[in-house]
Amino acid sequence: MYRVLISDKLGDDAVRILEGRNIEVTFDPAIGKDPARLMEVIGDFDGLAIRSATKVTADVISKAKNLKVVGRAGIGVDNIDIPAATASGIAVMNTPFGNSVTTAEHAIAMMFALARQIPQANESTQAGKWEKSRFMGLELYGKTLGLIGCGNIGSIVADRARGLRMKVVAFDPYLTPERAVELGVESVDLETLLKRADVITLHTPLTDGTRNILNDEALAKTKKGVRIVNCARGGLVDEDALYAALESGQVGGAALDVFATEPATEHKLFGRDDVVCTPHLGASTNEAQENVAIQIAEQIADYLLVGAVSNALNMASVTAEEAPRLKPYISLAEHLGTLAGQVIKGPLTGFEINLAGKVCDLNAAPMTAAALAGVMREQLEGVNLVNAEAVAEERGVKITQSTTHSSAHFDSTISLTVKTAEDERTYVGALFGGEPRLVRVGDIRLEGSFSKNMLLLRNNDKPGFIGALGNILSDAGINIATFHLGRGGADGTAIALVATDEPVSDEVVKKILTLPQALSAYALHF
Ligand SMILES: NC(=O)c1ccc[n+]([C@@H]2O[C@H](COP(=O)([O-])OP(=O)(O)OC[C@H]3O[C@@H](n4cnc5c(N)ncnc54)[C@H](O)[C@@H]3O)[C@@H](O)[C@H]2O)c1
Ligand SMILES: O=C(O)[C@H](O)COP(=O)(O)O
Repeated sequence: MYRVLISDKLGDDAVRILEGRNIEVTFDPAIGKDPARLMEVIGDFDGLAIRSATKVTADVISKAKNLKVVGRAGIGVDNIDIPAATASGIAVMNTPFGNSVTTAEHAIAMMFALARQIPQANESTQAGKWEKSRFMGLELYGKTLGLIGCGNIGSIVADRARGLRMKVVAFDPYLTPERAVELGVESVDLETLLKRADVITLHTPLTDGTRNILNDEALAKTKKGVRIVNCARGGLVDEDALYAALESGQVGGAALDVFATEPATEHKLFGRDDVVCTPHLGASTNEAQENVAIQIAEQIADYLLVGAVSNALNMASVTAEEAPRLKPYISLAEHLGTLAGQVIKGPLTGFEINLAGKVCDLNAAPMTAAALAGVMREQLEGVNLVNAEAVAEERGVKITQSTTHSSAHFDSTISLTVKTAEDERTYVGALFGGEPRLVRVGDIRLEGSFSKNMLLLRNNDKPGFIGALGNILSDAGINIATFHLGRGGADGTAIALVATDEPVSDEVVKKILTLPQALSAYALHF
């Protein structure tokens, strides 16, 4: 039974869905706030469901020996060390749309709060002061809103702002002209946005490219008195620079839902009349929390139970519908890779995978990843479907994928060619009754299933080899389970694929290689 830890406050639906799918759940939001405790317990879990409080650091991942998936019930994944997760073969998923409307609404609410000083006016009124002349606001109608980041949330903010009859200018390097027209926003560079915006709102992830995007220099280029709204991530706005700009009046006010360090319980920006703060509430509505809890629970369960992958940051998607159809082909690809990995000597330099026949209609990425993982696992520990391509790329392996829509003798085949500095080998496999079969080695056709212990032999196609091989195995107390032969190699060689009940030792392999017909012999395990 799989075990999932929910270490942040998540909607009850998450527990209901996971338990309903026969997954054992530990729901303890205190763990997310206690890194030492998280490190202590994480080794017991196959899945981890989090929000922003849990920090999934490289240290946590190093202790997560059974962890297969981290599911972020929300959007931002800057609290997860994705390279470390990938290196450990852990899938990382989020729910990219579940809280976007809610967060966009919070940004609009913060813009109004700032424009009309609602929190300050509320406090003063409830204190019995009736300070009507103190709170002179800013009308948003006709003003220019500058969006930094125009993805899911930015687009919704743009739509709502246009409803308020604001002009919207957006800076987003990935915003296409067509999309800008569709959204009714003017796509501009950052300088132009800073110069023209009356209100700036940020909606980008926190990355090396966006960190401190509003720094001293940028703030100096804004319209005097500009209002700034940040409902994306602390760290996008340099907080010291913002403080100085508020002091000087360059910035007229700031509404912040997020902070460089969270929880932010003390801050130099607190207690100011020109600053409105909320404690990272962007996604905090019942609707958004229900959405993200349901989505992440289903994604985690689908991944663990069916192999379906949705919204993963570090691997290709596989739908729940295609997962059962893909599974046997993934297994075939992995078997071919495992075979190739045990035969090649020296580091892998090139990897080619060809899908032929009906298998072409399926998602190729997981098969490529499985075959690559199979090959590299024989040389490197811990390579799996999640990290195989990253590991291969890191090592400069040239990966080539191709498809051929017809397959000569089979419904579908997967062909794998692996290259090293010295060697190039091709193995072709097909499914038979849903089980992987090896159907070609180089240019020699055969038909053999994979089993735990095997021998792959190449020999000159001359009499006496099979008998002598049988004698060597029998002398070593090894029982032959199945024996598949292929012949007709251009060089007059033949192939034998032998399944044995016992593993074949190096010593026995050496003896086989003393036979005059023997050209190569590999003891394989699957
Ligand atoms: N306050 C909250 O509770 C809350 C809730 C949800 C999301 N968020 C934050 O909001 C962010 C945005 O969410 P989203 O769903 O819109 O993400 P998204 O990926 O749909 O959009 C992000 C946009 O930022 C753009 N971008 C990337 N680098 C940029 C750069 N250097 N300059 C300008 N634009 C750049 C991207 O092209 C993309 O269009 C998330 O990353 C998350 O950190 C916060
Ligand atoms: O990125 C997100 O989805 C938001 O920052 C929400 O974070 P939370 O789930 O901790 O509220």
